[in-house]
Amino acid sequence: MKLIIDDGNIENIKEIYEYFEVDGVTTNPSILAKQGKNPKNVLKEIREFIKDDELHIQVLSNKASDIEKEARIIVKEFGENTFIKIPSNKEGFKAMRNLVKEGINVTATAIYSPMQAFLAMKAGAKYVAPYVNRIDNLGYDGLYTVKKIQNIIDTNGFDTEILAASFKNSNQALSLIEYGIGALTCSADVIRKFVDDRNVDKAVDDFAKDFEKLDNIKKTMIDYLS
Ligand SMILES: O=P(O)(O)OC[C@H]1O[C@](O)(CO)[C@@H](O)[C@@H]1O
Repeated sequence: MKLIIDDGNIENIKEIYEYFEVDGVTTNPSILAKQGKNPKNVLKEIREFIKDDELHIQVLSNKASDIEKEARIIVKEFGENTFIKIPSNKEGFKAMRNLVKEGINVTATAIYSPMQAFLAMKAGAKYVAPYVNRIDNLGYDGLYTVKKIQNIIDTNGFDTEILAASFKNSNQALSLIEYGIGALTCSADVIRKFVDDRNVDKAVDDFAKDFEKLDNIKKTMIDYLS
């Protein structure tokens, strides 16, 4: 199962890469706009840092032919392991089908229902990205929706994987990790909260204090073993 960073801030991305085993970066227009810089430079910096890992970039056009043009230019600029995020609506499905035929990696995004995901799978998308928290906010069940999509993949033998998105807490993520899907994308903030260091630090501190009672000069096992 892949873990992807849903962020456009290079410092956040560097920090998460330093400490955790992650598989790439997703962005969307809102994330890029938040950086307040030319999106090309933001994405270039991310691509240079993550090397050949997955980078997901969303198109802004609405018509299929324009989406296709935009997608080709994005792939040319940011390389092969770039996934073109395309909204899962009628124009989007049309563009997906054509781009997949050209060998372009497609991530079908803005998924709120299993039927959208099914149509994206039929169009050949590599990933479908259901919005867990946004579905919850509508009064539906985001986790149930993702599980239903995974069942569609399994029972029909589609090659598409789920890239579950829009998480606000660890519990939402954990349910899907336990269920087993293709990938999760979470902001640096949500990933940081996967582990609450304060409890761990307290436990580690207590061990060190107990050990010091043995001899307050010798601090680590190296002092005893060398
Ligand atoms: O509800 P949010 O946190 O804006 O999430 C929407 C999500 O969809 C995506 O666009 C799908 O990849 C992510 O970049 C983003 O996390």
